[in-house]
Amino acid sequence: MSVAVLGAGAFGTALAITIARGGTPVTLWARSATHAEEMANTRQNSRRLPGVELPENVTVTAEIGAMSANTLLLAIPMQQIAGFLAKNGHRFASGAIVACCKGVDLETGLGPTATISAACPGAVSAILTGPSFAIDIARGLPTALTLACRDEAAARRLQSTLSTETLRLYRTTDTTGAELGGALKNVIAIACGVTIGAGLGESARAAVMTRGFAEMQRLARQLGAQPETLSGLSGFGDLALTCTSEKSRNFSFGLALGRAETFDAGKTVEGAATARAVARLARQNVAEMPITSVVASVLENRITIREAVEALLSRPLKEE
Ligand SMILES: NC(=O)C1=CN([C@@H]2O[C@H](COP(=O)(O)OP(=O)(O)OC[C@H]3O[C@@H](n4cnc5c(N)ncnc54)[C@H](OP(=O)(O)O)[C@@H]3O)[C@@H](O)[C@H]2O)C=CC1
Ligand SMILES: O=C(CO)COP(=O)(O)O
Repeated sequence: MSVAVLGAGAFGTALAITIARGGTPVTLWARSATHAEEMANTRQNSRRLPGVELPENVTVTAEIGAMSANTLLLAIPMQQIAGFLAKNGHRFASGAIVACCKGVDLETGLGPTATISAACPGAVSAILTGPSFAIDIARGLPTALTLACRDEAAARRLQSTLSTETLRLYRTTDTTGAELGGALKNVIAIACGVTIGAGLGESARAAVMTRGFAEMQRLARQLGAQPETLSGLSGFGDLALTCTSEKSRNFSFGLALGRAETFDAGKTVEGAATARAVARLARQNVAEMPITSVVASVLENRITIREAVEALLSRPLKEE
């Protein structure tokens, strides 16, 4: 089994490192030739994941034509995937493509695996998601993630290929649940960041997390996900990590918003686009998503944070 990682960001690099440490050679592709050369020379990805050495069996390249492995990890941000595959998908007509991203495409409303299948119908599409910070994986700290693939046999194969001594993968065929959990928790993490940043307190954060989880489950159920997937690593697990740590870019982005501070626009904050994509579903009455809807409205400058809080607190009283 050969493994290649498309995208030399923090997550792609961390996955390349841990899989290579397990003994499987990995090719890591960066879109910039300068970046690839820098990594090959210094044996570090100082731009995206500084401080961790690339094992010898990681080959870095900017040649997309060199990416011929039968297991491809696609580790670029969600909103870039459709465009990337429209240009390069013909190269990956067969084999398995594992999405390593979290979100919903703003234009199509599709998640990662459906976006892959639309561009590469002959490939097996899967998703690797769940609670992990790239730096923790790269440092070899224990982490557990969900590998979701509709094809049970392929799911087993990918689980075994991609698990390492420190990265433990659980498998499921519920791709809908796994990818919705990963996408939606980022929006709730932004809301939690705003809550703390605006000084509303930890009790309020717990309320946002819990009611956020309720709306994640509501939408997922409506779209055909299994409830237990949402209670697992890719849903509840990732929600717990992302809503409580300043290492999360989504949480930190919300924190800055709540404090009326600026945030580095170069950082990947998947929840911002996802909030807008999912709020659209809420407007179409697919499911009631009050927290996601106010996050989208705040991000689109349609309401202030104060108005968002008022809108949530003045909703009709109801059963839990
Ligand atoms: N970081 C983390 O802890 C975790 C991240 N994830 C998920 O992984 C995904 C990627 O995030 P992460 O690695 O952190 O992000 P980063 O911001 O660290 O890196 C993104 C990478 O994608 C590349 N890229 C962006 N657009 C394109 C494109 N159009 N074509 C090719 N390459 C492109 C960037 O290239 P360049 O460097 O040239 O800009 C960069 O290498 C996200 O969906 C995130 O939610 C999941 C779990 C943990
Ligand atoms: O998805 C993550 C943790 O599981 C990483 O979170 P951020 O993208 O918010 O940094």
